[in-house]
Amino acid sequence: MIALNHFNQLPGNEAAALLQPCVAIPGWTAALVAARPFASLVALQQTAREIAGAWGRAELEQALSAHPRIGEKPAGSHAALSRQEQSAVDDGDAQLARALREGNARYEARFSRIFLIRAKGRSGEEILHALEQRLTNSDAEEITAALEQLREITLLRLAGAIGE
Ligand SMILES: NC(=O)NC1=NC(=O)NC1=O
Repeated sequence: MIALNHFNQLPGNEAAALLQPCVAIPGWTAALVAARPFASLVALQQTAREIAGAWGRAELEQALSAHPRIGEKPAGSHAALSRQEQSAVDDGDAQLARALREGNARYEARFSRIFLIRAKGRSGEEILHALEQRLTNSDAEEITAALEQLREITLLRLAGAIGE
């Protein structure tokens, strides 16, 4: 976590490196770095959400490369963040783990990409329920739903990276 005024003054490449774990969409990172300096954390979050508002299917698929499946042991560059976000998913519950694996597989068969949800603050059961609900979405509805979850994850990670 670094302070906002420190973030405002970082060289561009260091500021971008700090934002990279928030989401694997370089265009978002570059635009947020270019929008500095921010007068407040609220302004930072507002600008970050506005930039993310332009995301579509292409950005969703770009970002999914950095998100492990729900319930899987995350590996890769954002693993620590994913593990922390998914900490409420009780991986000791074998039945829940199996249901999540089956749900993920059904979702991937239906939408040809992994199921994405803002896991922080959600129990495994809540995630499973959301998965079941979203399986009934049309393709267009599900792109919208998944992008909103991606924005929530991104903004939560941003709030964790830059503070007062
Ligand atoms: N497939 C996922 O939904 N992954 C994730 N959700 C989070 O909140 N963090 C993740 O890595």
